[in-house]
Amino acid sequence: MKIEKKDVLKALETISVPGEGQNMVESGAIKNVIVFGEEVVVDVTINNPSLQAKKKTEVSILQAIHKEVYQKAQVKVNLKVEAPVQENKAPQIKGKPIPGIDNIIAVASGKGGVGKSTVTANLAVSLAKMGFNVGLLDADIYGPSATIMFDVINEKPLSVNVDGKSKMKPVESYGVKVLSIGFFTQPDQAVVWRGPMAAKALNQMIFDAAWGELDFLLVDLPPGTGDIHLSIMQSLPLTGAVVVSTPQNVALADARKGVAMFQQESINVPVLGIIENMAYFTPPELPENKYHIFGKDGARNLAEDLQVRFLGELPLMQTIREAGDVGRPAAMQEDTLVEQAFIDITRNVVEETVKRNENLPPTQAIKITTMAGCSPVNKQKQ
Ligand SMILES: Nc1ncnc2c1ncn2[C@@H]1O[C@H](COP(=O)(O)OP(=O)(O)OP(=O)(O)O)[C@@H](O)[C@H]1O
Repeated sequence: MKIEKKDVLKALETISVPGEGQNMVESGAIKNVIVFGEEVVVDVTINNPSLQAKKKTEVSILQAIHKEVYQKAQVKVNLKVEAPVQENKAPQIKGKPIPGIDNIIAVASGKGGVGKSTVTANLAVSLAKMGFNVGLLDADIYGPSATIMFDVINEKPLSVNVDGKSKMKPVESYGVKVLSIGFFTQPDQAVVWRGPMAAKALNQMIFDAAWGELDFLLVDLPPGTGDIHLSIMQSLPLTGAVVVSTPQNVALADARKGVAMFQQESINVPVLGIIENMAYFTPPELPENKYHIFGKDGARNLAEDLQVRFLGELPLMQTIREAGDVGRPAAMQEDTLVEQAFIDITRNVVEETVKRNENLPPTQAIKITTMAGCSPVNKQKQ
């Protein structure tokens, strides 16, 4: 039996190093494969120095080759352990890149009801008004609301044919392409999703959708920091995350957990910043007064404490709530304080995204900063 190197590599693509998401070939763990007749030599380097990880890696390589290639192959595994270099800790975009989508930004909150979906919808509309191609994926499996906020509750995504494959076409509203888990559930139906089910449904909405060319895809995550988040985030190539909180202590404690979730080693998604929602209330008849109903500057202080950018604050306003309810996001307004507040926050999000994308080609960095009305950033490392 003549063993082909390509078949060995294919077999090794079915397994991963313990503790790592990507397969061994994709992650670069496999350094070399040499085949002599029925003999196969595999050079593999792993980061985990534990005996268990070494053993497991070796056994899974043997099993994969015996099962997928040739049962009697004589396999020799040369295993090396190399501690990860510190520089490699910088967040990297994980998961398969999605052709045509430049930036995927997750919007999260620790606590429910702090206005995460409202902020996501308005960020999307502001970005679209600035001229960006924008998509919004409502992944809030507990309470999807994008269909209401974009007034598309009675619509359904159509199926379109893209390169011979049937894909889901997002529903477009106010210049934003929207897909929501809400399109697939009845309004009065309670949906109980387990982590893997939710991740599968969301993966379909991302990878099997005809998003076209997008500068930004915003993902409205469910509130909290549970298993569902882990499975969603580990499979998506996220550019960064934005955390929304009110200034209230109970919300801040959860927002802190939200930031920690993104920063934990297995996720390692850069936090672009924190947005403070419901920062204060100003009655229309007393425009000079600010009432800090949920506390003052809580999210601003949290951002400082966690050394992430404070992206801006939004007042508690009846028009923001009404706009959400009638399905015309408040950022659609022209020349109002609300519109300006969303523009300022959106610009900061764009600026942080460009900073984060250190590898973005300079021309593209300039294009996206100028579209957002920001100054072109210097792409050289300061
Ligand atoms: N700045 C604001 N001013 C007034 N009302 C707001 C503001 N932000 C959000 N709201 C209202 O607060 C309620 C909760 O907002 P939203 O649904 O966006 O929160 P959420 O964090 O996404 O909630 P969950 O994820 O738990 O479903 C909505 O009725 C929304 O219209």
